[in-house]
Amino acid sequence: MDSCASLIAGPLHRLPPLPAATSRRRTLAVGLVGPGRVGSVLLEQLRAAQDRLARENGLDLKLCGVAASRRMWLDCDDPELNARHDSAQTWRPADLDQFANHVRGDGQRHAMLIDCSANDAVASQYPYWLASGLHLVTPNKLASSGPLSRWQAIRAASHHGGRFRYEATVCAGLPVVQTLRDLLDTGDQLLSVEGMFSGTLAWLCCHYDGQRPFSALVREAHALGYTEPDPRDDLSGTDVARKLVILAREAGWPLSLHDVAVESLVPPALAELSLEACMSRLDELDAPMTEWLAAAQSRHGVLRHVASLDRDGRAQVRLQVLPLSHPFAHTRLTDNIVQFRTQRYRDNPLLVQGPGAGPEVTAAGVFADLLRIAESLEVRA
Ligand SMILES: NC(=O)C1=CN([C@@H]2O[C@H](COP(=O)(O)OP(=O)(O)OC[C@H]3O[C@@H](n4cnc5c(N)ncnc54)[C@H](O)[C@@H]3O)[C@@H](O)[C@H]2O)C=CC1
Ligand SMILES: N[C@@H](CC=O)C(=O)O
Repeated sequence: MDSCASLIAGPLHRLPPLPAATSRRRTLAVGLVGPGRVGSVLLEQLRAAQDRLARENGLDLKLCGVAASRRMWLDCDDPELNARHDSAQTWRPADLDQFANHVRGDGQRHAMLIDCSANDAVASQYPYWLASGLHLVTPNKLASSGPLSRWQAIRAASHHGGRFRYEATVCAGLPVVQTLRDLLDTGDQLLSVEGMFSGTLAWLCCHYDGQRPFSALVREAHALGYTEPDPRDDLSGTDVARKLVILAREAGWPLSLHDVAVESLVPPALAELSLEACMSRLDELDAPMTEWLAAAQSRHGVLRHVASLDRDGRAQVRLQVLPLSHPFAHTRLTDNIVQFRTQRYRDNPLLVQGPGAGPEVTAAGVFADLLRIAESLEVRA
């Protein structure tokens, strides 16, 4: 008894890692597009893990380039190149074709691009990148929820060329796309999905109690890295509609954005402005949101941003007043909830819940996708 107690009393010591099998050593060249909030944290996570992955997983990550919207840095982690420039990282005007070619190298090595932008022109490159054998991971929702024909071209290219993963496009680091994939691949059938898919709106609904204006909270959510680069994508429901489209397509349903009924929180006067002008007039959100809050308080309920999708193609996104007894009423901070109803989980749905926005959790979701692809790569000399 005593010896058991002493065994469990202190902090657990980590088991020694198994040495990486030398026969499993792989090198993966990586180029990052979009070093913004998620992209920069991802670079930090990759750099912090580089030695451990080489030692314990036999994976040599070669971070060989970063492309922003106007500039790109090539070989920024290549000591030889950096040495020629007094350790300064060199940059040149951004050119995505050049960047992709640089990361691909001679085509003999495994190479991956990570798109952490929110840019449609970058998403348009996916079919070509994949067809050329580059692997691709991304939290950018524009490819998977954009024009169906482009999505089909991306899927086709990924069947014959590089591998493509996009887990972080839905609920950031939560295992949502993979969970659905596993259900479908094991023969289950999706009936419907319901939940809260916006980390930003979850956070806003939890914090908005009338003490501070809604617009001030939106600014804070933006500064915390929860919102899209343009917060109107969150407030209009478009970002959540994209996530529904991604899940629907994963299930083989040909949904597009225009099929989703969305109730926007963005007043028409703000919708047409430049991002800068909109941010300076955010207080125009306050009056309508005061009314929403009063409605929730008068019904002793809470505000929640809820979305649903079913196999008949009905898809909707809207703010609602929910009673305190509702399962979605007691979420915290940026919590997302995804409730899958399937043939197997018909009476009691399968739930995925947890933080659904923020650079750290999103970057970790992208990183996990990178590792899944890396695990599946064959060893190359
Ligand atoms: N912030 C979050 O919690 C989550 C974000 N995402 C997605 O992650 C992506 C990145 O989000 P954030 O880092 O928050 O945005 P951000 O605005 O901070 O970063 C985007 C970066 O992409 C760069 N960029 C824009 N156009 C480019 C181009 N043509 N070529 C190269 N770079 C370009 C921008 O300069 C910026 O550095 C977005 O697609 C977003 O939807 C997904 C899940 C959660
Ligand atoms: N802006 C998004 C980020 C994740 O997709 C959200 O708030 O959910």
